[in-house]
Amino acid sequence: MFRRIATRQFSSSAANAYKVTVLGAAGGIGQPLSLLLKLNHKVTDLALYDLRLGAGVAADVSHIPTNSTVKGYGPEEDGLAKALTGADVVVIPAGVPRKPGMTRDDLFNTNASIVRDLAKAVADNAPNAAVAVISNPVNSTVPIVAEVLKSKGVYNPKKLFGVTTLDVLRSSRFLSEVAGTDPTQEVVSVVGGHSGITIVPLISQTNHKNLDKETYEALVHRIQFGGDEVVQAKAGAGSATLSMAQAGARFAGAILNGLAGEADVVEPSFVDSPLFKKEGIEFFSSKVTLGTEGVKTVHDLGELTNVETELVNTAKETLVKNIQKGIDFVKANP
Ligand SMILES: NC(=O)c1ccc[n+]([C@@H]2O[C@H](COP(=O)([O-])OP(=O)(O)OC[C@H]3O[C@@H](n4cnc5c(N)ncnc54)[C@H](O)[C@@H]3O)[C@@H](O)[C@H]2O)c1
Ligand SMILES: O=C(O)C[C@H](O)C(=O)O
Repeated sequence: MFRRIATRQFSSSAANAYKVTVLGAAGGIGQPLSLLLKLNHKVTDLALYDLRLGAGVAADVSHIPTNSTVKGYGPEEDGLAKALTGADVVVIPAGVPRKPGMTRDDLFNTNASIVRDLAKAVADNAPNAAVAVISNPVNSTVPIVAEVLKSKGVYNPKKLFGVTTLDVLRSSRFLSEVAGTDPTQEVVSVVGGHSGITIVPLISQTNHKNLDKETYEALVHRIQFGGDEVVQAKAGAGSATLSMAQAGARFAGAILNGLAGEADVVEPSFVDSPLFKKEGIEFFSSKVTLGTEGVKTVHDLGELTNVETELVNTAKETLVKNIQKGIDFVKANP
């Protein structure tokens, strides 16, 4: 005789029970990210949406014995709306990755419309969710999501995030390699944006402010262009997926820790920021304290060296154009 196995049902409205939706869940990032989210005990409902294979990835991940239910969705039968309804956090890794020789901005033409359309669905079905955008170019896709949410009257600047955590991971790792230290103990604040020269690691705020000039410059360059290393090594088969999944899971986990009211949840992220608004820069990455309503505090950059100030100024010149490009896209292609 078979005994009926009791299953607990969770609802995302219960305390410490959260629905997380991944849009682009069957991709290179989406699959390992979904796996890592299945291992997060705060996630009680995991919704995996993709144009293809959403149900397959969900069936696979669902066999892992953690306390979340997993459901997969495709575009048929209103799958996107169903995946989003009730979501507390939406993570978006949908879109095409780079090939060697491309910049992230070269992805704009394809990914801008993908992200715009997914943002419309978020506005219609999960207007209160925290949205974490991974799809590149992040410096432009985040403003695209903001414009769409504004046009639908549901924009909450405290709940929109560009995921820059991979730059933070790389900084810890690469710094530990030159300093001969434990990477798990290296915490680096990375500010600006997420592409090449817009990525600014603040090494002077670590214990390694006295690196010689050559080592320092090589380290900063490696952090700024770390994505290229992976793109070149994958030789046309895509960009960072596994390290990005870890970064995405860490950032989504931080959002959940904040929503759950935990203290001192701080991660850098590309957010609607007061720091350089007067200079026309609407979004900027810096350390952010996460709370029950999303962004609680946007931290200022702290003390910078002259070189770091120069790096930030250079980043701002590119960022302002990247951000405007996203805004203009939605205005021209609503
Ligand atoms: N923010 C970062 O640090 C960071 C790091 C790495 C990659 N990325 C970016 O993440 C994106 C995804 O990279 P990947 O390697 O996973 O690519 P991938 O091609 O392996 O996967 C993308 C997935 O998105 C899906 N997709 C496409 N359009 C969709 C739509 N309209 N709705 C739902 N799903 C859709 C595809 O079916 C595919 O499964 C790229 O734009 C890449 O540049 C960002
Ligand atoms: O480099 C890329 O295109 C992907 C991602 O933004 C990264 O930093 O690895």
